[in-house]
Amino acid sequence: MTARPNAFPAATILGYPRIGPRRELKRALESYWNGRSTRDDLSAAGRRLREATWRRLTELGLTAPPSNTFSLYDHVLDTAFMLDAVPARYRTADDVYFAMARGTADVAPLPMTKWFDTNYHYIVPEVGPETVFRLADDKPLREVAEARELGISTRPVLLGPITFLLLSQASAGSPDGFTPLHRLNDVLDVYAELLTALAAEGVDWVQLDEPALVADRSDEELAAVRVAYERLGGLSLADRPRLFVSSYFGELGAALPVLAGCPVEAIGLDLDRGHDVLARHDLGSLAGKTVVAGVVPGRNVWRTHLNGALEALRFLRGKVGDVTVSTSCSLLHVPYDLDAETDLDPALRERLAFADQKVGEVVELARLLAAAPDAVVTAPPVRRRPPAPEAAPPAERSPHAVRAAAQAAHLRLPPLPVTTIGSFPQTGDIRAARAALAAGEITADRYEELVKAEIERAVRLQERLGLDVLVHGEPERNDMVQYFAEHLDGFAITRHGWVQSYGSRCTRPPILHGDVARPAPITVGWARYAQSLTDRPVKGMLTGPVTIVAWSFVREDRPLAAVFDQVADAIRAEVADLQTAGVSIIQVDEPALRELLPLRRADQAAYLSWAVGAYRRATSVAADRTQIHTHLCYSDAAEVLTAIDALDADVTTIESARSNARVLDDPAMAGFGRGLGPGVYDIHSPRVPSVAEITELVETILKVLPAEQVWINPDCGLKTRTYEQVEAALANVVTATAGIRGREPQVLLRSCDN
Ligand SMILES: CN1c2c(nc(N)[nH]c2=O)NC[C@@H]1CNc1ccc(C(=O)N[C@@H](CCC(=O)N[C@@H](CCC(=O)N[C@@H](CCC(=O)O)C(=O)O)C(=O)O)C(=O)O)cc1
Ligand SMILES: N[C@@H](CCS)C(=O)O
Ligand SMILES: [Zn+2]
Repeated sequence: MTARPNAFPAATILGYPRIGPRRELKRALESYWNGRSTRDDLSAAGRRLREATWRRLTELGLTAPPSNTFSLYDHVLDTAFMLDAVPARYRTADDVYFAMARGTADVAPLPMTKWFDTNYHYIVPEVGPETVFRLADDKPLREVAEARELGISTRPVLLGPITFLLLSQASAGSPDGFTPLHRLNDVLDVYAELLTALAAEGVDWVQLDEPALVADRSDEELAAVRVAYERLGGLSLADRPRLFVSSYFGELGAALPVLAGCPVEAIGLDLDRGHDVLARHDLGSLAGKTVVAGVVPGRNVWRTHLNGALEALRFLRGKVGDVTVSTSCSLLHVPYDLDAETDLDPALRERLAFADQKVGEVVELARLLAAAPDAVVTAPPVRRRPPAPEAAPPAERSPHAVRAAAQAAHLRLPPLPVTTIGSFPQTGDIRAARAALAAGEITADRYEELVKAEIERAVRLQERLGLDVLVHGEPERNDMVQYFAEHLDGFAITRHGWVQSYGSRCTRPPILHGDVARPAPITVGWARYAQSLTDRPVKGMLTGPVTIVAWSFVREDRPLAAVFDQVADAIRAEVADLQTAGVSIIQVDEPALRELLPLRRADQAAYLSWAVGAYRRATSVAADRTQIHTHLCYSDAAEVLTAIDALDADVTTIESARSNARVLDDPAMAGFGRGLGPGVYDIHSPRVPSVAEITELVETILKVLPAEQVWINPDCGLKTRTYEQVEAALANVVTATAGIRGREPQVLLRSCDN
């Protein structure tokens, strides 16, 4: 590729996976956390991964690959750490960075939540009036120097100051009305210092990621954008690199003219999800800027329609300054390399592109654009999914009160029933057994024996601890989505297609490429076995249609609503079969309901209506006395409370402990009319919560919700914890609940009458 002096490279990507093609970072992290290796070993593993990434990207044809896209845990946490936004309670920890991410024996971690509408989770920084910002870590500079030693010039990627502050939460004790954005000027001081240091290192361009700008933003927030980029762009070019402000996950909308009016040299547009920008906006304001055109989708695994992308690039070229070909967002959300997938059906493979193939597409498009005649393309190309068909209205269940009475008579549960979310620890043994089955080293019968032994272990433990509604523990599942995808028609599974979900945790999103159908029952045998071991009710456990779709790579040649309906029908058949098998409580998890919520308010109602429709389609086959549970694990449930209500589940369990039951602050929570289990145990941390802590959380919950509605449960499944941690934590949950039941006998009476 020809270099353009001081110009942005003709082809680029906004970021790249960092977990390692064989999950090398996962292994290095877990080894360090388990005390089997040192911090230096971990740093060395990081260095090897960065070197491999820069070399690979150079080999694939990028002239100045991005740097600082690597992170030991999360890039938002890196930014907080770099700015020294470290709450005082973590400062004395042995490893401050990981204490913020994972907590210590004494201190809970910072909350973690979804990165926009993806399945990646970031650590939520805490910013208050008391935070003293300073450039406490020079990671972006170190990475530039590290790459330069390899003979590679890079473009450091920073999380932009606006997105950093909008994603932060106000520290406890901040005065009313305070928001982290009020600290913008202080944060800008540090960004300015950093930019100057990067310029002194000889860095030409810096990328500032501002994905928060593709959501609806208030006038005050847009004014903050102007302040930020007038300030940073206002530094002289001797004191700063050229600035590339990237946006992704949608269209910039009202933020586009604001950014265009700021003295930044390049602006990134998501032309996959925000392709309408070409038709809707007067691009004249970008005339003097470089536009980094995100035409290669970074959120799916399908090959790019090169002709359509080239049309969009040529249209843009006629309107703006320089045009650079790019991915629509970081490639963090797709697997590394299709070439590692030797088992995929060749007809499907042909349609796919993973990260490395997408880099190839970007490079190829830049070549085609350079070679394309300068003829003006006047009409912006249109690329859309086919329109959704009218979904048939879901069949209705009886009103909740009728169902609740039937269920109470049938289940006879105590007040404040204690349950878990489904999974018990995925032990090394059970994972090894699954690997051995796949390798043909053990028979299917032997595997079944091992899974049954794990189910029995989980059931016996729950009985011994005194839980009220048991689960089988999900030991037969590699992942709550992948497992179902493996048993449904229409999906393909990869062997190495790992994508980071948070920290060291990864998933292999299935590829939904054909018509979805359920050839045979999936969970009924395990559910029957688990129930045969105990007299207490054991919940049947399914993943809902929205979550299966959200956590898969989904075909784009069919309307999304039609895909949802096919998946919903498959799950509906499973609900019906579980019920016939005598399972009286069936949980249909929808942790991704909130995640898929469109970032723009204008698009949310339509989404919620067909997402809710799909859920109800899957569950409305349940009889009155079958109790339907759902589970959603994010702390901002209040935002979609109406939709959660519309799911019409009898009981909903949600994440709450990790954010100290803040979810209950929303007044709407008090009006939630069905069973609700706000989590009282943060399962993302190895910490075991004490009886006192759990009691306090339950008391907080009981201040907001009537006791007869309340369920006691962890935030989410226990698969990432050890049996030792789980046993101790659940024992404390049961003790705390017993203490509260004992103190409040009226609660007992009310619920028994119910
Ligand atoms: C609940 N969450 C989930 C999300 N997304 C999902 N798709 N699934 C979820 O459960 N999003 C929101 C939340 C939080 N996110 C996660 C994501 C991932 C995990 C997790 O625990 N992941 C595991 C991998 C799970 C898995 O697929 N396991 C397989 C393969 C295991 C493996 O590594 N095998 C070894 C060989 C076997 C051995 O000897 O150990 C190998 O291949 O080398 C399985 O169990 O068979 C992770 O470890 O990252 C949790 C929450
Ligand atoms: N039933 C699943 C839900 C996770 S969101 C589990 O317990 O792991
Ligand atoms: Zn969950």
